[in-house]
Amino acid sequence: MPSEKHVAVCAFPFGSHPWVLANLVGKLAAAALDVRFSFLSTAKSNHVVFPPQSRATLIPSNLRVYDIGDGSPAGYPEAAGDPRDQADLFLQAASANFQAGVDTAEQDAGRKVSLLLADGLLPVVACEKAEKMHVPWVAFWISAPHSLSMHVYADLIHQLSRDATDEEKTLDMIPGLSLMRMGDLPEELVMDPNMSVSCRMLRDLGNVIPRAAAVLMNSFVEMDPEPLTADLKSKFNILLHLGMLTLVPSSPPSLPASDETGCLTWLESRDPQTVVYISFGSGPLSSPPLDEIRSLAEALESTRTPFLWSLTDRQKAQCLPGGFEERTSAYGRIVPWAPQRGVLGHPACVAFVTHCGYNSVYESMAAGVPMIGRPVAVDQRICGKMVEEVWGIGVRVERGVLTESGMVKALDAVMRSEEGKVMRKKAGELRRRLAELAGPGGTAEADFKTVVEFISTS
Ligand SMILES: O=c1ccn([C@@H]2O[C@H](COP(=O)(O)OP(=O)(O)O[C@H]3O[C@H](CO)[C@@H](O)[C@H](O)[C@H]3O)[C@@H](O)[C@H]2O)c(=O)[nH]1
Repeated sequence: MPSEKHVAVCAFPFGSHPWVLANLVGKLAAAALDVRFSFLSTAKSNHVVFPPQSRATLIPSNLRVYDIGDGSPAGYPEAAGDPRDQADLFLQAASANFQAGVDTAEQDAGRKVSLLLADGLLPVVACEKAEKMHVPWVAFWISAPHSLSMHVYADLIHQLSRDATDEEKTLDMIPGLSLMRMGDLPEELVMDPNMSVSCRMLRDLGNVIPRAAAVLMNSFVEMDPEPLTADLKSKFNILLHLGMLTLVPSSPPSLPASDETGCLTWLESRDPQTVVYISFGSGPLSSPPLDEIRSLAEALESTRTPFLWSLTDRQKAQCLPGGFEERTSAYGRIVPWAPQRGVLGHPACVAFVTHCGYNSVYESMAAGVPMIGRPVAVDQRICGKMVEEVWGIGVRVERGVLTESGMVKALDAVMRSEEGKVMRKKAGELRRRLAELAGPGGTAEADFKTVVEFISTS
C-alpha cells in the first residue's frame, strides 16, 4: 500500500537557517521516497534556497516548495526594514501563515500532514500547530548545541543575569557549559522577554522544545561536550545528531554553492596558502560595525595581505576607505557573494576572518583552515570560544573588536608564527576527524536512518 505520510516543514527564513533545513529535507526526501515533504517558507527565501530555474529538474519529486506570507503589512518597504523587525513581523504572523501553507499543501498532495518538522527557533508555533492538528512535531536545532542548552536553562540564566552583572561569571551550574561565561551568552537570553515578539519566542523556546517528539541536532555528537549531550538527552523525548548538514552537498544546489562571482577562478591564479578569506555570514545582523570593517581594510592594505572578501555592495560603499578597491586590486578581490565552502577548500586559502557563525566555523574546520574570529551576535561568542580555547584552531581579535593593529597581530599569529603552524596542524587533524565522522558507519548516519524510520512510520 502506498504511504500516506506527509511532512510539513516549517522554515525560519533568515540567515543560513533555510539552507541548512533544505539540506536536511533534500536528504530525507531522497531517503524516504514514498513520503511527501512540503517545504513552507517565505517567497524571498524560497527563491534563493530553491532557485526557480532548478526546481523542476533538481528537486526530488516528493519534495514541494510552498511560499507563505512574510508578515509584512501591504506596501511595507522591504529594504527600509531593520532585519530584526522583519523577523518580528514574520513571527507575529507565523501561526496563520504556516496554517495557510499547510492547507494548500494538503490540498495539493491529497494527503493530510502526518508530522511537522520545524526549525528549532520555531517550537512555539510548531507545538501549537501540531497539537491542533493532532500530529507529532520534530524540532531541528541548527545553531551551536551549547546555545540550545542555554535556552533550556533560560529561566536560571535570566535570574543569574539579574543577580550578577559580572561578565566573567562562569556557567558551570549548567552541564557542559563550564567553559562559558555570562559574557558569552546570546544577548536575547538576557534581554527583557517583553521587548519584542522575537525575544518572547526565544525566551519561551527552552520551555516548549522538550515537548517535541524528537529534537534533531545539526552537529556530530562526538564534537559536543558529553555532559551537555547527556543533559539534553535526559530532557528530551528523543535526541538525535545528524552531523553538520552544511557539509553535505546541497540538494538542490542553491546560491551558497554557485560561483557566479568568479572567486574560484580568481583563486586559481594565486599561490597556495596565501589568501585570507573574509566573510561575516549570510545576513546583515552579523556584520561588525562599519568603522571596524574600515579598520580591517586598513590592516589588509598596510600588510599587503592577499584577500578575498565577501562584502555587500552597500557595505562596500559605506565603509571602505576611498580608493581601497583600486589600490588593492593587484592582490585582493571583493565580491558580494562567494561560494564559501569551495573557497575555504581551495589550496590558496590560508585563513578565514569570520563572525564565527556556527556553519562557517564548521566549514572552515572541514577545510582545515584556521580562523580569526570577530563574534558579533547570538551564538557566535560561544563558537569563537570553542575555536580558540577548545579546538585551538584560531584566535579571536583583541578585546573582541577589529582594530588595524589588532588585525595585523592576528594575521601575523595565524599566517606567520609558530602558533599559527600549530593551529594549522590541529585544523588538519580536525578536518580528517570530521571526514571520518561524516562517513559511512558513523553515528550521524545511524541517527539519520532513525529519523527516516521515524518519519516513515509516525
Ligand atoms: O559569501 C558568502 C557568505 C556566506 N556563505 C554561507 O552562508 C552561511 C553562513 O552561515 P553561518 O556561519 O551559520 O552564519 P549566519 O548566516 O550569520 O547564521 C546565523 O545562523 C547560524 C545558525 O543558527 C548562527 O550560528 C549564526 O551565528 C547566525 O548569524 C555558510 O554556510 C556560508 O558558507 C556563502 O556561501 N557565501
